[in-house]
Amino acid sequence: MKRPWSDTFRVAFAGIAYAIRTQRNMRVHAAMSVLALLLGAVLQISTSDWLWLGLAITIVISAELLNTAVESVVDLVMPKPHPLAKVAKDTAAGAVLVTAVFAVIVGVAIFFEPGMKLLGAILRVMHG
Ligand SMILES: Nc1ncnc2c1ncn2[C@@H]1O[C@H](COP(=O)(O)OP(=O)(O)OP(=O)(O)O)[C@@H](O)[C@H]1O
Repeated sequence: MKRPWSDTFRVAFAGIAYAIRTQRNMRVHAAMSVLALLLGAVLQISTSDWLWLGLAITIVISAELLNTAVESVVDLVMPKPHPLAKVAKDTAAGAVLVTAVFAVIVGVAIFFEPGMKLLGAILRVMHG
């Protein structure tokens, strides 16, 4: 018998919850994502900027989830040190790094100009 849809979502959310609970990097990425979303709302970024931001957040979180999956499988099948276990974990970590660099570039491209304008406006108000 096929699993009901509710089960599919339940296990997927359980995986996301596990990663947030156990992976410090995942919590950092999640916090940065929430911050970027709030900043996007405050600065009223354009629709295309929302799409770039959404893409950046999606690939970083997905990479981190896959990294957690790779780490878990490696620990399951090869708890002892092994060169291939190292390759698997290091390349998975590399994937997260690549996506995080992309996210930083997207963040700077979207927020630098409006962020500077907002800062200027705040400073002008503070100094009369
Ligand atoms: N079984 C293993 N054999 C060889 N090297 C390993 C093995 N397990 C871990 N390593 C090395 O240690 C590094 C850290 O591994 P670890 O399992 O602590 O992952 P991590 O990247 O620190 O993730 P976490 O966020 O869970 O701390 C790996 O990137 C790899 O270089």
